[in-house]
Amino acid sequence: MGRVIAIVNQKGGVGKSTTAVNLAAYMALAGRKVLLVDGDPQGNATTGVGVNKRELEGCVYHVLMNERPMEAVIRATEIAGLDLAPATIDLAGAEIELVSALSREFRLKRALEPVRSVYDYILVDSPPSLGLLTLNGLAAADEALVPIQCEFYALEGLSQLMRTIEMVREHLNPDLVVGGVVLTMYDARTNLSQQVVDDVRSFFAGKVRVFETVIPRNVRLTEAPSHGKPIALYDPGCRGAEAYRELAEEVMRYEPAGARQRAAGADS
Ligand SMILES: Nc1ncnc2c1ncn2[C@@H]1O[C@H](COP(=O)(O)OP(=O)(O)OP(=O)(O)O)[C@@H](O)[C@H]1O
Repeated sequence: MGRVIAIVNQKGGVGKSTTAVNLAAYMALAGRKVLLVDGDPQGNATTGVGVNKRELEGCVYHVLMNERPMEAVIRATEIAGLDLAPATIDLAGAEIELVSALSREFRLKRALEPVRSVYDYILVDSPPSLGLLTLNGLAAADEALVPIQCEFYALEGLSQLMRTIEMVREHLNPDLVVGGVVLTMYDARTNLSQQVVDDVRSFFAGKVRVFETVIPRNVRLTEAPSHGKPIALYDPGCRGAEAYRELAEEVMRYEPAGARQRAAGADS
């Protein structure tokens, strides 16, 4: 059964899509079968793996609206073993159209059920909000992975995010765990970046895992999406690539207890 990881943070521009794309790419390059679900109407994860949004006939919007099965929108990517469930701006409509729909928070979870056994990992990118799209990701997930940008307001909003995850656990998905926090856009030249790393580690100490791997600010990571390539294909030797490869190894090595129990239950 594929381990479902929702990449969430209601703050914009913290590196959710960059993390989703590059983690998924390195997991696939390590021989795993991976599905990247673009749950953000901006479609940055879709563009980031080289899929042209204008050529798409169906996307995650149609899946959430029960118009198409997940299998019908999944596409292969340039990396063997990495598939994509794409998003276009249409997905923005789902946030509104689902408000009065039945089982509105469980649409993604249900849609993933027939394909879960095909994949080792299913990574869900989320929009910068705590609306229905993010809730669908969290309700479907075994674990949440939270990217945090090394900048001045890094800790702002984190308590609210943790409360939301707790609420999802109580009402929608009792098995959900916070798989980990990943620090992004670290700039070794500034004291501020190191200060944020220290603050975030002490904020979560003893409660939530903060991954050892810290993602550096690296211009090659910014350039890669405009070429429609994960960093592993665009510039595999750069520091950003090295960091995401290490992060993928760390995530694959570490499996939170909740996720393990749930997978075992499903297999038995
Ligand atoms: N480590 C990094 N170094 C340099 N640039 C980065 C890094 N990570 C992300 N970026 C750039 O920062 C911007 C925001 O990143 P990204 O789109 O991954 O964030 P996001 O949290 O998904 O954003 P949104 O909330 O809008 O969906 C993008 O232009 C991306 O290329």
